[in-house]
Amino acid sequence: MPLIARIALNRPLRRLFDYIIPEGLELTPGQRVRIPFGRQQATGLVVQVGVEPPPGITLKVVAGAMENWPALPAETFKLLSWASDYYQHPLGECLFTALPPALRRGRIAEEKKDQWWRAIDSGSTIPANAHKQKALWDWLNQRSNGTPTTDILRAGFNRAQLKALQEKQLIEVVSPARPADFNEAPELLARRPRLSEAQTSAAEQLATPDEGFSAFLLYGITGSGKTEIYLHYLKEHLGNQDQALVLVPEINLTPQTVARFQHYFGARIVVWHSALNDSERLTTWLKVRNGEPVILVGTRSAALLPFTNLRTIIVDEEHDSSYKQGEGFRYSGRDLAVYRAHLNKCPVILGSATPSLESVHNAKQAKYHLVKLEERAGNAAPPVISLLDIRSRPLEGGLSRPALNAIEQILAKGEQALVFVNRRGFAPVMMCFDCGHMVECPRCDTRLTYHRRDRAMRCHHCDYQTAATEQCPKCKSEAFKPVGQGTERTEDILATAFPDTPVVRVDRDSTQRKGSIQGILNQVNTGKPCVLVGTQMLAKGHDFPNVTLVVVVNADGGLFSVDFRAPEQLIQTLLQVSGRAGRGTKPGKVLVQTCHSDHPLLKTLCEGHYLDIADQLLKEREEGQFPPFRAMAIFRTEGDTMEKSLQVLDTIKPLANTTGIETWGPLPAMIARRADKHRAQLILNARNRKKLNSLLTGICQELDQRKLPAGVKWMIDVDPQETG
Ligand SMILES: Nc1ncnc2c1ncn2[C@@H]1O[C@H](COP(=O)(O)OP(=O)(O)OP(=O)(O)O)[C@@H](O)[C@H]1O
Ligand SMILES: [Zn+2]
Repeated sequence: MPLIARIALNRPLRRLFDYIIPEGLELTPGQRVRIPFGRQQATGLVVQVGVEPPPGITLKVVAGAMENWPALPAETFKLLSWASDYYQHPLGECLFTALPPALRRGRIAEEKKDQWWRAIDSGSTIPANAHKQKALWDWLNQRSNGTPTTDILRAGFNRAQLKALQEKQLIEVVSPARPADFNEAPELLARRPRLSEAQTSAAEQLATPDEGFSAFLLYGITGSGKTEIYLHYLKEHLGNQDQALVLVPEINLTPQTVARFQHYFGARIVVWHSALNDSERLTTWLKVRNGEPVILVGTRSAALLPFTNLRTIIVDEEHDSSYKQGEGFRYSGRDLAVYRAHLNKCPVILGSATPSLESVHNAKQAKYHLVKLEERAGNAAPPVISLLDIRSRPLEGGLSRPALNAIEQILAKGEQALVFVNRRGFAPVMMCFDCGHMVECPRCDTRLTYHRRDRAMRCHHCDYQTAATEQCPKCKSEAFKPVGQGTERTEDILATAFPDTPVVRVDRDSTQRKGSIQGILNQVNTGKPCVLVGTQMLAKGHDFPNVTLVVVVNADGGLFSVDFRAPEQLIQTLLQVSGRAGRGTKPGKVLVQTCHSDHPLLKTLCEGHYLDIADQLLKEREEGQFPPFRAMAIFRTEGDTMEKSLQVLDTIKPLANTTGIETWGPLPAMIARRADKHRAQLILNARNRKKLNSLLTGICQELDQRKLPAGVKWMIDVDPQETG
């Protein structure tokens, strides 16, 4: 009897494929193989070896193993299999998510060595009309240690120019420069602060890697020095051969965080995020897989990497919604990190000033150990938050007179201000004051945002864009005006109000170019007076010591939303953005503009005790029977008509109802039409997670066998972040 292997492919199929293992070939789960598939060859991952072959089917034979070691070692394999079941996503796609793109495509698992180049000779024999070659030679000539090809290509030069210079013997290949070893740099060691008493006491409550699995919720108010605790912890407890994983919500926005880790650990720090190219990904992936003692700082998908000697996991800003993947395999990087620590028998530290209600709940249930850090590091005091009622106050670009006065005062003292607006662009809508027409997206049920800098109107949901007009497109009236606030408009008002002070805008539009965020941060870090205006981006993890005033232009967006997570997210954003004030030696002040200054949620915000607010919100969740007191999943459909989208969900509903699991819907989604797709949803809300999971498995099997109306897609979102 031949031995059979069960193999997963990188396809959205809820099934695996059986193949005969040829004589002499040894396979283990997690190993990459080449197999004949249809008329082609495909790359597969072994799931199981020695299965019973299904009767009556002639099986094909595995063509060969790609490596003689499993690309996904046992622990990673187990993690992903668990995730496939938990999130109800096809196993093949889950497993392949943990491979770098090059290996998914079937390339060999070997680092392609980047060639390094250096300029030689005088450059005088470059033909006068070969400007690009001359520019490349000059550029290389300034970098005496040599430069890797990837950097050269990224700087806008091409291989033909390199080749031309090489042929003229104007450049040569050199051996790569070794990354500087910061570990030993004495001046950097001297700059490391000693932990305060409060920090030390928090750090001492954390278990060491030798003590096995345990989960910690490090609740530390903004600016309390959580990052410093992570650094000390790793320095203290991580062995020379050990690997560690540090998850962060976004790397590109907070380059200082990575820089701080590099100051402590030098070349041991490697990064993982979406802006890496394929060969950088492969190189880092191989380091992790080969068990090199890296400290990997990465975004969500880093939780899936094939570590072989992982001894500590840290999840910074654990409440951040970007840990949840929004499409395809909808996993939570934070939750997988916790499960991974459990599989791996190592500690996991979840840090935040505004922990998710899920984590607070887990701490109350004693699943997580709660460690509190309730004072700011250094000499900084927590900011003082106050509400500014703007009912019947005239506003300029969304800003009230008292807010503008407050900005003026701190600028006069040589300090910096931060103004938070929750929408990019100039204004969220253009409206005709004669006929009432508002410009909508032709593809979505949304309005177009006016972007004045680019003279465009854009849809923030599907990227549709059209030129802005001076007149109403419907009645041609001139009374066609922007309504509401966006960052561009507030920036203009601030620039007019404070003509001698730089106003710096930070949003997705202003930071699109590579390195632009660094330029902005550099300007702020000079400490000279300036006004920062921006979106959520500014709320995240930045440390600007000279910002002493934060103004929130409008806090009311999340107060009356139908999404059960909206109040939690509103409070988190407001406290995080407030936390940017007064981090240095001078005290910080926060002004929150609102039309609902008597709203209980905003009132408690001013007291600033997040855990008390979380308690209150958890009570509401319990009363409303929402997560974390229930297990929730959403079936979503997208179709060419709403009728079809609802119809598919209608057939699911009775399946759920027979099990006693509560269903809400089916209903059209909040934005019912997006990019010309009609979207509907059915929410399942269960007391028992196991029961929910087996119901979902049953429904998926059923749907896979059924013929669905053409043009409808369905997907499952377990533990959804958005329920609109
Ligand atoms: N023990 C210490 N002594 C002096 N300064 C410190 C100490 N610990 C941290 N700091 C400084 O305090 C500031 C805030 O620290 P850190 O960024 O670690 O806080 P955090 O809790 O991670 O902040 P947040 O959650 O608000 O982003 C930083 O400038 C940091 O260098
Ligand atoms: Zn649109």
